Amino acid sequence: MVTVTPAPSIDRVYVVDALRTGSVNRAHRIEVDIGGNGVNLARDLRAAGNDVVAVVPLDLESVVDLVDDASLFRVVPVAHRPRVNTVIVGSDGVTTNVNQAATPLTAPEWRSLRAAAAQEVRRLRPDWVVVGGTVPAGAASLDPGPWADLAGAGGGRLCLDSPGAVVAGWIERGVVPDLVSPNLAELEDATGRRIGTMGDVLDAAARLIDRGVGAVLVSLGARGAVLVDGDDIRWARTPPALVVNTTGAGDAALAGLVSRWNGDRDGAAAERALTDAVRWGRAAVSRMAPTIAPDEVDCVRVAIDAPPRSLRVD
Ligand SMILES: Nc1ncnc2c1ncn2[C@@H]1O[C@H](COP(=O)(O)OP(=O)(O)O)[C@@H](O)[C@H]1O
Ligand SMILES: O=P(O)(O)OC[C@H]1O[C@](O)(COP(=O)(O)O)[C@@H](O)[C@@H]1O
Repeated sequence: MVTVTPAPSIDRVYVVDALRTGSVNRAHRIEVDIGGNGVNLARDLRAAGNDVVAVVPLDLESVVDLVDDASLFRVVPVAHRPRVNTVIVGSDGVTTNVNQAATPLTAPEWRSLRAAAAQEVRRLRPDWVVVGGTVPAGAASLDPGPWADLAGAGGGRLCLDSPGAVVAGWIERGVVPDLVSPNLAELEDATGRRIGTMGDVLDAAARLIDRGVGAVLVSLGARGAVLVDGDDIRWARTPPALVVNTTGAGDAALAGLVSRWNGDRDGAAAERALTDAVRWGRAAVSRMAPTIAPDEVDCVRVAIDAPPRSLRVD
């Protein structure tokens, strides 16, 4: 697997009793790590024994203390320091995120990122190339064209795990991913539709499929996840977890899916992969660190059903 994270972050997690807005909050624990969707995804995949590299534009010097496994990263040097994303976690698991805007990459930095990613794709020939997270503003980043054929060059598929506006922008410009993995807010942003019920989820996902997207994994928090793969629709649920920190849960769910499924129209494989997706997502919310340890993924019962359209999901 190859992941590309155009705007990696330093994630600073503050653990408080309960977040009180407009007042002084005291953190009794602080965790700092390198974050960003493709980075978390790569860590989860590596921990589960997959061959994976995370391609990141990074000023390595400013994060050197945080890199515990340098072999996970293919670093493209850039001049700016990484953004800092703040995560505030209450003892009830309620998680609040404040994500810093990403610094634009220069045109040469974008070219270097694309070239490094292409090199890793030729080396690993991965089933999936996942572009993850925010894409920084700026003229060079508005053009997804150079990313269109990246995965195909290695015989694999392209997954875009980014905010809804980025997904909509890429599709608008003709770069249609084989897989997208929005949560509800991202699905609303990607389609411009307000989502209240499972029926709205299915209609929004169908809209993306109609525009050429191969498959849509919609994560629904404690309600599990729906995988729409062409005409096949599956909804998977686990028993609810005791939530510690939800940051990285979506990344874990996607990692579970792509580690077991190469995107082929194979219902049994898709179902096994979706089962892993909800187990990995559940494991992620159950721990403080944003990435999972595979031995913490419980073989909990997973129910797979046709999703009821009337179920409220908001
Ligand atoms: N409270 C929970 N109990 C069990 N599983 C959960 C819970 N919250 C999230 N998950 C799992 O993690 C996945 C991703 O979580 P979600 O919050 O939807 O993603 P995101 O981090 O992208 O917003 C879900 O699809 C689900 O499988
Ligand atoms: O690129 P964005 O959209 O600002 O999100 C970045 C943040 O998302 C994360 O990758 C977590 O993502 P999820 O909670 O959606 O799985 C953090 O590590 C990071 O701070």
